[in-house]
Amino acid sequence: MLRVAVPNKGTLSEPATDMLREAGYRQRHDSRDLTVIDAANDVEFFFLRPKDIAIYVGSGELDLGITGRDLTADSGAPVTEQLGLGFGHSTFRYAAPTGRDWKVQDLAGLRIATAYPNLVRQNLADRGLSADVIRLDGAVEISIQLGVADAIADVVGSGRTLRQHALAPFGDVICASEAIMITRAEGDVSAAARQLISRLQGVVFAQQYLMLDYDCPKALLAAATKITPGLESPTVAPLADPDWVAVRAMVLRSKSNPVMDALAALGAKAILASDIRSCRL
Ligand SMILES: Nc1ncnc2c1ncn2[C@@H]1O[C@H](COP(=O)(O)OP(=O)(O)OP(=O)(O)O)[C@@H](O)[C@H]1O
Ligand SMILES: O=P(O)(O)OC[C@H]1O[C@H](OP(=O)(O)OP(=O)(O)O)[C@H](O)[C@@H]1O
Ligand SMILES: [Mg+2]
Repeated sequence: MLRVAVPNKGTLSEPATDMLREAGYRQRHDSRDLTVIDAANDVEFFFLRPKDIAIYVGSGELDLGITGRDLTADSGAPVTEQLGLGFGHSTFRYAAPTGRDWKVQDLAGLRIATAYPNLVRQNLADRGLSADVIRLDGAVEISIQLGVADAIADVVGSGRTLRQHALAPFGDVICASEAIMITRAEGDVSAAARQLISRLQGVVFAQQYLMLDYDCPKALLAAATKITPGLESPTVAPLADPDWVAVRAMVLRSKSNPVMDALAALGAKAILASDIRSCRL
């Protein structure tokens, strides 16, 4: 039976469970459950702290795991990133009190509080800097105010928490993170693990794309298919009116509005966008 780790708490927990459910896997209904067996798919899910997941997968105890790219990097566990899952996007950055133009070099000899000490030590070493790394578990933004640190390195989502504490990020992004699917670095990925990865890939793709359907005068078809080339090539079907055709093509969700504007400006009619639940490309 395939053994898969899923975040049991925190930002990644609910979207990870939702994505697995969308891919057809049985998930827990009670947030206190630590395991769920999906007999139909021959998979056992383990609900673990996201910080611990790379360690379980790296040691070979579990076959697959969903966790953050930043947490994986900090763990130092021997794992391979198989797939970006498109949620839990964040950046990991240095930050310090506003009112001064901070440079990373200014951190030399200072105290830096963080919940990701290995990631920070590695980044300082790469820059040839020596500083005192203070390991905290969370609420890192308050540590400067409380006098245990001069600067922090922490996860930034919207940036709201930093602003609330009169802190500003500086320096290059240390890690651009999102939720990822990991496997053990050593050894082959089993066929069962590959199947779960490909099902999740189908959901990730489906969330990134929309299906566009529209009617188009035959004379404009070449120009319209330039706007919506689809993945391979758009589907073109005849309509009752011999001067018109129906076109169907996948478009990136992020580009869908400008694409629909361009089609309408060209002369396409009845332009419909619909969600895709899952796919295999
Ligand atoms: N505000 C946020 N926006 C996006 N991703 C975030 C945010 N906060 C944490 N993450 C991501 O979630 C993962 C951290 O998992 P963690 O368990 O620490 O979640 P959490 O939400 O901080 O929960 P908790 O602190 O309650 O344990 C990291 O990959 C991190 O990049
Ligand atoms: O940029 P923002 O959108 O404000 O999000 C960033 C905050 O979110 C996370 O904190 P969380 O709520 O998980 O608390 P924690 O610090 O205890 O982990 C992270 O550690 C930051 O503090
Ligand atoms: Mg947190």
